[in-house]
Amino acid sequence: MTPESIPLSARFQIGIAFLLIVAAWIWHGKRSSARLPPGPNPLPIIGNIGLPKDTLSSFKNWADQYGDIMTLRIMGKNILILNSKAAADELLEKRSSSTYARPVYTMAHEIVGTKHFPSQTSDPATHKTYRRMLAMSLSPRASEAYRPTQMLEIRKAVMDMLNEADNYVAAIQRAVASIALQIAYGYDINKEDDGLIKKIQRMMHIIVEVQIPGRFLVDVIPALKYLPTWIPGMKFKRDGELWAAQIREVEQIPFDRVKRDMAAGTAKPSLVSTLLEQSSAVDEEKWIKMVAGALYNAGAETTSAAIQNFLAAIVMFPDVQKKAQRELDAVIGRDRPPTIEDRAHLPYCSAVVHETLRWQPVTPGAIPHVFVHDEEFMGYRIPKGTVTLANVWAMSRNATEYPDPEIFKPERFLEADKHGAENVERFRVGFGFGRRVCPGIALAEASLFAAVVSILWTCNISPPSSGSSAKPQEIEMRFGNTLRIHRPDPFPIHVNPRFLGAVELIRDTIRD
Ligand code: HEM
Repeated sequence: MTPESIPLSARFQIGIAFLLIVAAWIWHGKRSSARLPPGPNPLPIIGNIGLPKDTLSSFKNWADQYGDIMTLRIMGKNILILNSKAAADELLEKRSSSTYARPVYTMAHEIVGTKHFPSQTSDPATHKTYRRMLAMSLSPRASEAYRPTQMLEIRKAVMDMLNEADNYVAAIQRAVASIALQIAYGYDINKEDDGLIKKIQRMMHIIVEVQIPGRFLVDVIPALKYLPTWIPGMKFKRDGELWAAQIREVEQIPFDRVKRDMAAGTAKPSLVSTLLEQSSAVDEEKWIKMVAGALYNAGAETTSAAIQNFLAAIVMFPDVQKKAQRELDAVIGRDRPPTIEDRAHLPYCSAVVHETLRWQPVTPGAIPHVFVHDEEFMGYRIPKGTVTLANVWAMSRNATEYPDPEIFKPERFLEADKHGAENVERFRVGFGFGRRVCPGIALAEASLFAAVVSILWTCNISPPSSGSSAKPQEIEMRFGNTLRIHRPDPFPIHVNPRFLGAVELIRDTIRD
């Protein structure tokens, strides 16, 4: 049939119907976005297709251009970006009951099954149960019990760095994974075969991959999840189901072992054993298993990235190393290595921790939330279902709050009079907001502090010398420019004992 063969009246009706559909589409588009704040110009229909390659620089420039809030429109979805701490405090903290939920990712949540993770669930009752367990086991008070484990593993990493500077990233990752596993399950990875560690590392890689926006078509067309796995193009579903099984296995193996050891009376104290002892309901077991998994899912990559960012700062700003070492010599001396208990007496080293988290925030876009109710804010109407992201990167580079933001300057967290007590405490926004604020802050900051003081008390860190000359190499430090876990590309370092006897003293504490 050619267009000419269609009767004129029918052609007229089709034309009217087409015009009505276009008008409805334009009206709907206007209605759904007219009340949201402006943002970078989207393309017609598809909006801002994806994030630009230089995401972080764009997020900073957009914040300068659009102010407190702006909208990105990606593949037909509005994303409200909160550029200022004030906007994030108001919407994510004060109105947390409207913004506590997480957006749904079909691949990650439904096919791979991560929607049950404490960091991903949007079910209010489940989330409340998780938060109760997390608060019980990770509060600042509860976290004090983990300090000996943190010190021991970080000191082992320092020894590894001294022995093999080229492998410092692996040493840090191993220490942080070991801390998470010992706290969660009493699992000592030095004594066990490392099969489980390899599986966990694979699982963490999968979890990161499946959450990359736009990586899987099924996140754009969710109905694809209903197609059978045998038809062409459905590899993502077959992979997803396999990954889901691998994740379940990694959660189950160490959990079952704790239960077995508890039954035999040989279990080492751990988060799982404590929660199992305290829980009265059998169906709580499945939540406890997930909470234990969160320690390495949410805690390991983030903490090791923060330690790598600290090392980058030390190499780029050598004066900071000298100042911290002067404080360590004055307060601790050289007869014993520092511990986490010394934190209150080491204000400069504590400020290095906070400045590390500000200078290169580990999660520059935090983790997205979604509105579960309509909200009015700054004259705009934000509809239920809108995804929102805190622009932590721009907040960390707010020159009014943090003058010369690209400079690593721990002193800014010591200047109480200038910025007020809240700022002195920490770069708080780096850990998120409201009901979803990171429950691992105490643990993360203690691990980072342990790394700062142990590395700087024992070693001098410098760029390696170039060739045969004693001159240090020029290192071009490169950081990721995406919203994913933010850390430097591996860079070479030289690790030297700082004084005679330092290594022996550290080694003795490990042996004890
Ligand atoms: C430097 C290290 C860390 C950073 C920068 C960090 C940052 C964050 C951020 C930005 C969020 C999202 C908050 C929000 O949605 O508003 C979060 C959530 C979370 N973090 Fe951390 N985190 C770190 C370490 C840890 C550690 C060590 C643990 C566990 C021991 C942990 C466990 C969690 C969990 C379970 C959530 C999900 C909370 C929820 O959705 O209710 N994190 N973290």
